[in-house]
Amino acid sequence: MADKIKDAKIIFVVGGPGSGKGTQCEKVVTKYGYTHLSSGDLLRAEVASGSERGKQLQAIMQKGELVPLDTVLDMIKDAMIAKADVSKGFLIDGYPREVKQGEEFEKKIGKPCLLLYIDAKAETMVKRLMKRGETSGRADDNEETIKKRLDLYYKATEPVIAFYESRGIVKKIDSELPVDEVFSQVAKAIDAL
Ligand SMILES: Nc1ncnc2c1ncn2[C@@H]1O[C@H](COP(=O)(O)OP(=O)(O)O)[C@@H](O)[C@H]1O
Ligand SMILES: Nc1ncnc2c1ncn2[C@H]1C[C@H](O)[C@@H](COP(=O)(O)OP(=O)(O)O)O1
Ligand SMILES: [Mg+2]
Repeated sequence: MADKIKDAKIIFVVGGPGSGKGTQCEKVVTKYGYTHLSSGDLLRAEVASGSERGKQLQAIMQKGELVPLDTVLDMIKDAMIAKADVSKGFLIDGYPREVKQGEEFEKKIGKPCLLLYIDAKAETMVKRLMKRGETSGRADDNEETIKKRLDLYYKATEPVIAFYESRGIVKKIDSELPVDEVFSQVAKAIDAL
């Protein structure tokens, strides 16, 4: 399977909750035709299916915690295989959330050529998530869970950025700006590949 996708570009999209990962990925899909795989969306689809596994995942996500690594990696891998023949690039959004996830991904799937680090201030992320929570229906877009997700982001996910910085593939994107201005930075990074 790793063979099948070996020619496709793999881009990790990393940033705090509410930093704008999903928003930017949608725009990349429109402009570049890449395949967008959000670990959170894949997990929410499993929850929506009503399966026993979905129920367990829902309980974890509602608390703002990370689901087990194998579960999320298997889901991403299956989704990549399903698109392998038609995809020239993959946006892996919301993964890796800890260094170990990155290491396992590389063992089982392949190496990323770029990490887009979507950077916004904590205050900005909270504000955006509270606003998103008015309409998202997401069980984790509430004040208490947002705080836990932010804490976990700084503790577990920020080290991911340092890990890939040493490899020289990190592009830091200033996500405090309006969506289109954020996207011009993203597009520049992708055009340089
Ligand atoms: N550059 C931006 N400026 C203002 N609001 C933004 C910007 N990027 C995203 N948002 C808003 O912030 C919220 C979170 O964005 P989203 O893309 O869902 O983030 P993530 O996937 O990183 O959690 C959404 O409601 C989105 O519309
Ligand atoms: N790579 C991953 N490993 C473990 N849990 C994950 C995960 N990606 C998502 N989750 C779980 C825990 C998250 O708090 C929840 C929502 O994730 P998300 O939709 O990516 O959030 P956001 O886009 O707001 O950053 O799903
Ligand atoms: Mg998202």
